[in-house]
Amino acid sequence: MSEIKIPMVEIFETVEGEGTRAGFPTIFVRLFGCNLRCSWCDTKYSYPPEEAGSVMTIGDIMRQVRTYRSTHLCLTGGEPLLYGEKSAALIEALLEIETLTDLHVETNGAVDLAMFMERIDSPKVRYIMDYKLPDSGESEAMITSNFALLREQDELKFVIGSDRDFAESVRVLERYPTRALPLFSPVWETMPPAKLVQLMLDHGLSQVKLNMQLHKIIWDPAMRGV
Ligand SMILES: Nc1nc2[nH]cc(C(=O)O)c2c(=O)[nH]1
Ligand code: SF4
Ligand SMILES: [Mg+2]
Repeated sequence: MSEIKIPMVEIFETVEGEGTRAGFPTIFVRLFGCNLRCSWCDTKYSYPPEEAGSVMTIGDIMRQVRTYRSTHLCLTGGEPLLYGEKSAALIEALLEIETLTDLHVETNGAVDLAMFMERIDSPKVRYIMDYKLPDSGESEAMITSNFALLREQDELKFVIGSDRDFAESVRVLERYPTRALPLFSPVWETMPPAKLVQLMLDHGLSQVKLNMQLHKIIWDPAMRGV
């Protein structure tokens, strides 16, 4: 199983910039490839026409992960669940690393989570699932059956670029009940955070959490590996 090969972009250690674990030192494992092409994507280097940085075996990935001391790990991309059984095998292998206490998966909402939820039964694994809104150009690709699969430890992220996106986020939350924590994130270039906060307050969204990308505040937003 550790011989399974996966196209990779990078592995690095920094602080988590997003979600409920923002601020914790975290190991990032970024896989190559994505089944979406969001208009505002900030990791265009993680899919064609760019090329994978390398092809690593699960064993190679584990060896590199073990060189870091962070206990949180973020599996991201691209789309880290693009490789189905192989992605699941990678998560299972990472769970064998005893020092890791949290393994969160940044998934794009266009991969069916059913197989992963059935196969991987560990409270350490948490899904941070996106719901792609109209401005992304990918809302048609959303698999809404995933909403009912998400658990309390999971997070549901809306990246909001406009008033239209905000209105759609509110509508989606009303239409698809979920146990996951809803996170509202501003599109860096088009949605001033102060405006998003005002919209949240105006709509009385007391159960929604603002999600700022700390890494874009700490470092140059165009910087990689941070
Ligand atoms: N610091 C930092 N936090 C992040 N959280 C999610 C990231 C991602 O690219 O998926 C990311 C990232 O690229 N950097
Ligand atoms: S799903 Fe993520 S990696 Fe893929 S295009 Fe959209 S923002 Fe980029
Ligand atoms: Mg990123």
